[in-house]
Amino acid sequence: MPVRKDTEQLIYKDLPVSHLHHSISRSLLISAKKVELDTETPKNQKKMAQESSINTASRRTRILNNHLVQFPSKPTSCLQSNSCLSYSPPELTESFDFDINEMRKILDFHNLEDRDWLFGVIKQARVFNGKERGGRLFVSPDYNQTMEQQREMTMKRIEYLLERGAFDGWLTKKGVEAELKKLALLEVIQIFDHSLAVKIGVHFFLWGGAIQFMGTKRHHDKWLRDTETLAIKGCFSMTELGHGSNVRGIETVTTYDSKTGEFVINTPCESAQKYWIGGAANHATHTIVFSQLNINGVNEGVHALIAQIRDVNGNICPNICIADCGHKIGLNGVDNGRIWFDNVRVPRENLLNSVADVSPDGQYLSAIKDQDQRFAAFLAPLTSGRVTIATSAIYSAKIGLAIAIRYALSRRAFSITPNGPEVLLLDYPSHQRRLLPLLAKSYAMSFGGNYLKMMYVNRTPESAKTLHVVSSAFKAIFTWHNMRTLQECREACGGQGLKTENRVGHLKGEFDVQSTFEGDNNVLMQQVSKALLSEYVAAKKKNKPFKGLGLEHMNGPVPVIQSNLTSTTLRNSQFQMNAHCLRERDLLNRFAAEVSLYQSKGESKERAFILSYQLAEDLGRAFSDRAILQTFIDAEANASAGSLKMLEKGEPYLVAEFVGLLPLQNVLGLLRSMYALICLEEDAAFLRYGYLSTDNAAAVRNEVTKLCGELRPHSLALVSSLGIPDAFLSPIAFNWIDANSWSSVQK
Ligand SMILES: Cc1cc2nc3c(=O)[nH]c(=O)nc-3n(C[C@H](O)[C@H](O)[C@H](O)COP(=O)(O)OP(=O)(O)OC[C@H]3O[C@@H](n4cnc5c(N)ncnc54)[C@H](O)[C@@H]3O)c2cc1C
Repeated sequence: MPVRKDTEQLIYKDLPVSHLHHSISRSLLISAKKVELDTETPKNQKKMAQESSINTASRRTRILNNHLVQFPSKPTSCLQSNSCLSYSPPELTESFDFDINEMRKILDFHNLEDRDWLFGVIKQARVFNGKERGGRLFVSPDYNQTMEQQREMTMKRIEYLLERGAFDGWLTKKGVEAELKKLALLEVIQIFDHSLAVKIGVHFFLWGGAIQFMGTKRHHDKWLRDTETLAIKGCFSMTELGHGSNVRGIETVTTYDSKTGEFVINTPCESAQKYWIGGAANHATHTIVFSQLNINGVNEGVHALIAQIRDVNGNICPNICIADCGHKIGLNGVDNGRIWFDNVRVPRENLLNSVADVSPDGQYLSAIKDQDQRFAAFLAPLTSGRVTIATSAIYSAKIGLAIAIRYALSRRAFSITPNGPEVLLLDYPSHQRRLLPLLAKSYAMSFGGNYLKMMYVNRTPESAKTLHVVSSAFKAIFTWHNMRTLQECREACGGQGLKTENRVGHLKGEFDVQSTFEGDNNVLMQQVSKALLSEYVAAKKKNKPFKGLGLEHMNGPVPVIQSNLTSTTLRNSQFQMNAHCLRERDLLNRFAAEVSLYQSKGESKERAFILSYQLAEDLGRAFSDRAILQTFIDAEANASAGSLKMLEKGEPYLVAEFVGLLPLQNVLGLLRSMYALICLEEDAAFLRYGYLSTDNAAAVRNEVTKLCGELRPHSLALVSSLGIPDAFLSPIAFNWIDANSWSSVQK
């Protein structure tokens, strides 16, 4: 039976009445589905899916009326009469035509049990309700808390999770499994609260990651265990007031005193103060300091050292000044601070020396002679940051979409017939057009995120370049997508979207920072285009085929787009890939030509890049869209292969068709087409450079509208597959009338 069996049922127990309604509806759904499956042959179902959305609405109203008879009557209230609106759970009327548990597996991809365990741990902290340690810690955020209270709450939550073993092995266990588990648990934490995830991310991924990647055995032995147990609390001091994206320009200076065997760290001017350092304002005891390393009067470039900034009692160490960054538009559970170093002395061993070292007598030693390569090696810890930010952005978009779509499936506005029922928001084609392409994109980016994570955990020196480019591109594209999605979802929820308790609006403030931290999106996209260009130049120079970064498609013939695109062609994955490859290929050629033209006019290479920024931006997006589409096609193929394997193993009862469900590939195919076509529709480059004729562009637009109508019947199932337990959504996702009732005010 296609009902959701995950952590939901566990969490229902402690949900408010409005949520319980929802859980009851799920059991009713079973009988509702039985009736539907008995009376509707697959042929009929297909026909119904093709009905216009307004017809679908009236069909649903019919079903709704049938089932209202069976639905347990709502608590009566003196404020209610028969003519009043009543909440109807979307589960009563919406179809679950595919197996949502299987879909969730494809989306979440790894460590599902670990995820559910942590959802349960957080849920448990809610149940105790103040009676035990943990108390109301994980009750959804108290929005009236001051910044200081939010920070303390974040720290207590970390301690609570630590006690329950959530961080076991995060820094002391190695290998793919350990890394995937860590990534999965961080995603769960972020679904609950972004501040909590960022504070944990800074400690484990930035501070801990810097020690792991930039340090050597002496650092690992000394710091990793204490970091994992939070005996010490780390932060990561890279950004300065004067330099953020341009890390190479930082002004903090470190010199070496061979008489004492110590490094001396100094903030020479105000613009060199460390700025935005997560954890520095209140809790961090240690930091990684990035500074220019000046040895014997020679600047060896940016290096990183460990410095203690607070003692065990939380007092700020001598020669260190710390100030607060103050209240922010979001993320106030993270204590961002500023740090000044006044000739702070640290032992020579505190230099993170995987790339370069200084001997006791003060000689600079490095196997990497090239400063550029050395610098690149120093930025390695930021890769994990980009990976986690990219994937967490998609979970945030999923929360927004699950809430907005559930709301749109229970909220009605205006009737289109005299005395007729008001129309469900999601039955308005315009509402579908606002939300469903974003849902398809979120699915696509989930597959992209899974691909990125697998590349990250299986990284090798050979894959480092691709990892850098893909993580930069996906981090930028996913975080922009998240902000756009949240804004659309906020508006789609009308006034309710403004209520902080409904999460969507609040998430905007919490996640906004993602577009600029750990690599500003615009700067990252420039790096992507530069990397593509250098690949292009190298291949042309050597007269060799393209190899790497997915540019192999450039070796084949130029794809041709038919002059008259039919619906069948538009939904064909080969056509979709061809269109994406054509754009990327052409933009790369144009970008290379423009840079070269500027250079021929006497501009430097750097300035030629800067002047060609428009093509660089278009190219970065084209690369990302194409790479994401490829991961979608692969995920679809894996879903088919999974079904085939089951059949081969003689387990037809596990294959969707055999239990009256749609194979996942059918729904994935619709989503993939929506993703591919919306990318074509949204990028003016397709018309600007003539990859699509105006007629073909109109055909794309029509197809997007058709796809909206076809995805509409699956919308509840699609958001129920997103791996976000109901308890992590918000009141408007459920019985928003009860949640706002007079009796709820009195409680
Ligand atoms: C909440 C929060 C937490 C943070 N936590 C940490 C932390 O723990 N540790 C840490 O070290 N840092 C941290 N940061 C800093 C963060 O990484 C920087 O803000 C980020 O790197 C951007 O730097 P910036 O703010 O100086 O912006 P800038 O680099 O000054 O950029 C400003 C604008 O200029 C544009 N721009 C910059 N360069 C170019 C260019 N070459 N071409 C075109 N446009 C350009 C950018 O796109 C951007 O829009 C945090 C920041 C915030 C807000």
